[in-house]
Amino acid sequence: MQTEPAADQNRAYSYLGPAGTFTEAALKQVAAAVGQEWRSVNNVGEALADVTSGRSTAAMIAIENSVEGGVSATQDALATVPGLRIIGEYLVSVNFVLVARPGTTLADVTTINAHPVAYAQCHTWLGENLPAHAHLPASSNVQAASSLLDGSIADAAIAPPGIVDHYDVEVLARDIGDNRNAVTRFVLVSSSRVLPEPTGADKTSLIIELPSDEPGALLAMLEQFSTRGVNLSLIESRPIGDALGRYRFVVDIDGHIRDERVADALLGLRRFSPNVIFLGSYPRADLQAVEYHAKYDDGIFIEARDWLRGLLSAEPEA
Ligand SMILES: O=C(O)C(=O)Cc1ccccc1
Repeated sequence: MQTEPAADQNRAYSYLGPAGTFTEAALKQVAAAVGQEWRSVNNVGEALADVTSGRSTAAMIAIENSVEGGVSATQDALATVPGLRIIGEYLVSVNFVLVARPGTTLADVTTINAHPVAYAQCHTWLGENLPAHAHLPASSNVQAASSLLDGSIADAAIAPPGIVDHYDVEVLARDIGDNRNAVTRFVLVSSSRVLPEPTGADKTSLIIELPSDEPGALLAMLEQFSTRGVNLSLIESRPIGDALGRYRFVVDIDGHIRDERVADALLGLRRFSPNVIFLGSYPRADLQAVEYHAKYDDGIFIEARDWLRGLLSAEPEA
């Protein structure tokens, strides 16, 4: 069981703010965060620094979205900041509105302030309706809208639909995202070494480097999973950055590190990869029970280990 924190322990939660962001909507799903201090920060690096310094107990960060794939700033931060663990995942439906200062019309818009991840998801609408616009990057969706009222040179901003509850801006267009059903996946990151208990509906996140210049290394990595009946739900590559052609793989697998088949796959990975980062095992947001073939059941691995132990144990004296 996860132990309850001491009453005086810092229980602050960091999130990409200000209030009204999709990240805040993800944090609202965390029961343990209710009634605690919430720290609004400007970027993923700041959120993770709050966790590593102990200023916050956990941080909510966007990791993947259904339109654009992995959030590279998050993947790279998790690969390089040591001592972090994902302890939960949360899904938020995302759709976007274009907002402006009251009185602005669509014809007035030449510069758009938007978070890069939001901007990338509104590509089609912007191409069709404002083909000559310039993009001014913002630190968050809400920051983009709030800065319109705070001296920004932008004419409009891409923001969550609820923005009008927080700021005096006018909606110029609704539902401007490329996909109406777009979903963003957020993860709650902590520095605690306490693993969330297995639930039977768990996910494990890893970052894996391949040995360089080894033919078939990618296949060898995938074999670690396939030979143990472990399903992958995400695989993406990110450049390591020190030379061309060097990549690390961001991988999500079904199951918990306490599942024998997952633990065995990790041992296999560790033997061949120069660097395996275990980012955590945590309950899946969709609560879908993990399915796997009975031949990869815990008992089969345990029986095989016991068999080996038996072979190695000394024969009783005759
Ligand atoms: O949380 C927010 O609102 C952000 O600005 C980050 C973001 C951007 C696009 C989709 C999901 C989260």
